[in-house]
Amino acid sequence: MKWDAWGDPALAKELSADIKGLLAAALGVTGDAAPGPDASEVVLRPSALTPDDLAALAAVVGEAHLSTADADRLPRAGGKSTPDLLRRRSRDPQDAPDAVVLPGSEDEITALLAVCTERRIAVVPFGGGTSVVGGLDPERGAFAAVVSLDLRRLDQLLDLDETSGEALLGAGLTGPAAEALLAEHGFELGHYPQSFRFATIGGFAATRSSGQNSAGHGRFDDMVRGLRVVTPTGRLDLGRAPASAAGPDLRELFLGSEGTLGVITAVRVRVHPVPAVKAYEAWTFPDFTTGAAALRAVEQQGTGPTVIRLSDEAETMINLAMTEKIGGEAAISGCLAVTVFEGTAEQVAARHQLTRAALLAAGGTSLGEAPARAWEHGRFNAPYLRDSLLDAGALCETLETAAGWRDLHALRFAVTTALTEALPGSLVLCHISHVYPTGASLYFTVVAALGEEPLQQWGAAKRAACDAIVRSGGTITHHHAVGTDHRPWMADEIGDLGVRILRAVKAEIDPAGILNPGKLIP
Ligand SMILES: Cc1cc2nc3c(=O)[nH]c(=O)nc-3n(C[C@H](O)[C@H](O)[C@H](O)COP(=O)(O)OP(=O)(O)OC[C@H]3O[C@@H](n4cnc5c(N)ncnc54)[C@H](O)[C@@H]3O)c2cc1C
Repeated sequence: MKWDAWGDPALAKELSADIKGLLAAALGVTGDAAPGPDASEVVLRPSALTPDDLAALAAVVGEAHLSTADADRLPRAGGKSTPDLLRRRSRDPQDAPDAVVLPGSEDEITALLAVCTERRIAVVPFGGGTSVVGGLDPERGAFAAVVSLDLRRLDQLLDLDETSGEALLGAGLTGPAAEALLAEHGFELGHYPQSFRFATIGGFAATRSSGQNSAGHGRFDDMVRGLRVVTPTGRLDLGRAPASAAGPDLRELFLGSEGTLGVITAVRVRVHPVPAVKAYEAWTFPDFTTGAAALRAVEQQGTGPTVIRLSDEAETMINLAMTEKIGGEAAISGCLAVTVFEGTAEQVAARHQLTRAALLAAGGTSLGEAPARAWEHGRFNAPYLRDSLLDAGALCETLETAAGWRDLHALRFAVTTALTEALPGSLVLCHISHVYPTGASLYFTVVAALGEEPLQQWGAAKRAACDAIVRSGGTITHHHAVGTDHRPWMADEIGDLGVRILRAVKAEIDPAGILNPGKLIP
């Protein structure tokens, strides 16, 4: 992962002539932004850890798995939101964790948390580094120093129960690594967020991630059967049967806990055989309201697509769902919907047929396979464009929410209005990314000309959008999580008593408060 941009440097994307044309015509963006520094030019605040602190940490993980080198601290200085990328482009001194520790076992994590509690060092658990909500900011809270606890060495398939369809996966496995290990046995997890190539199993659990196949396989938290967690005051091994009435489900405390309550070391997940067959069909609807009603019909009738998503008119017009064609001549009119079906040949045929019938009855027109295949082909590549857009002087960021079907259109209108008013002349695009029988999530992409102070520019727009979400009854986050960015709205989301409950749990299991200060819990 690049330290100042998304993903694999080899896959960086130049802006096409079409996109440059769109930027000039729609946003008046013509010149390039000032380039950011090379990694070697970045000035990092020196490590605040004392020689004694470093010796105590090294005694746990070994010298080889502890580093204060800038080259190791800089890539753990934050996540991959647009504000993160803008901070990395700054020539001012940058903040970073004071050291990086790479434990190799639960025993080492227990010992590290004890050292950090005793020496009053904050700890930021680090998975794939793809947070887009400030979840990895090296905040020290009340402490003099902070370490990044990188989980990449916990990268094993620890158990596979083929009979029950369950796998125990190390928290540090990336999406592709986990799928490769499962595929050796003919199984698949089926969790494909857009950050799939870099994000980890522990990160998916810690943020309640949701993947593109959520219609078929559910969100990541739906897949979780058990969790192993190390906290400063002890260890937990949660979830021992397919279902249980043994009181409140404590797994729920750690799903979405964002490193504030414990370090997730392994996750037991539901897995399924690698699908034998896939089928694709794209659709167009005359408008977003008709398309949304069609998706609702599919979900409420339970016709079983693995993927179903709907772009609004603006997204469809610029071909956002088909990465290779973005900004080109509009290939499709109205609103594009993509469906994908997976399973055995019989299951796929039956699900496809039922879904087709529902979409046709709801006013859809089939576009055949090609646009759905094009979406799948480019589905992990669009984030590379964000870096090229920044280079070209355009700010691009996303945000997401969810609500019941009844309130969805008012929510979309309120967020679009808030963003457009805060960023005059911007492009605001939206799609339905995940569906449920009772509602759906809305995913917004915003593109605007970079202002003089882009962090403040986006900060004001984001605040306006979050206020609009709260006012309209949406959730402050459907899958990106809370981190630092959404924390000011948490009290609105869960109420004052809810906040006190979270604080009480934190006080019990992390009494010194070393775990990820300043995130999630107000
Ligand atoms: C381009 C892009 C596309 C994205 N697309 C999606 C998407 O489609 N769906 C989606 O849900 N999200 C998406 N995200 C957000 C992000 O990828 C998810 O939140 C992901 O689950 C984070 O996983 P990670 O391993 O990178 O965690 P990190 O970013 O490393 O950490 C995220 C948070 O979890 C904590 N954490 C990480 N690992 C552990 C652990 N083992 N124990 C305890 N705490 C831990 C961290 O302290 C931090 O607070 C996207 C992000 C980017 C940049």
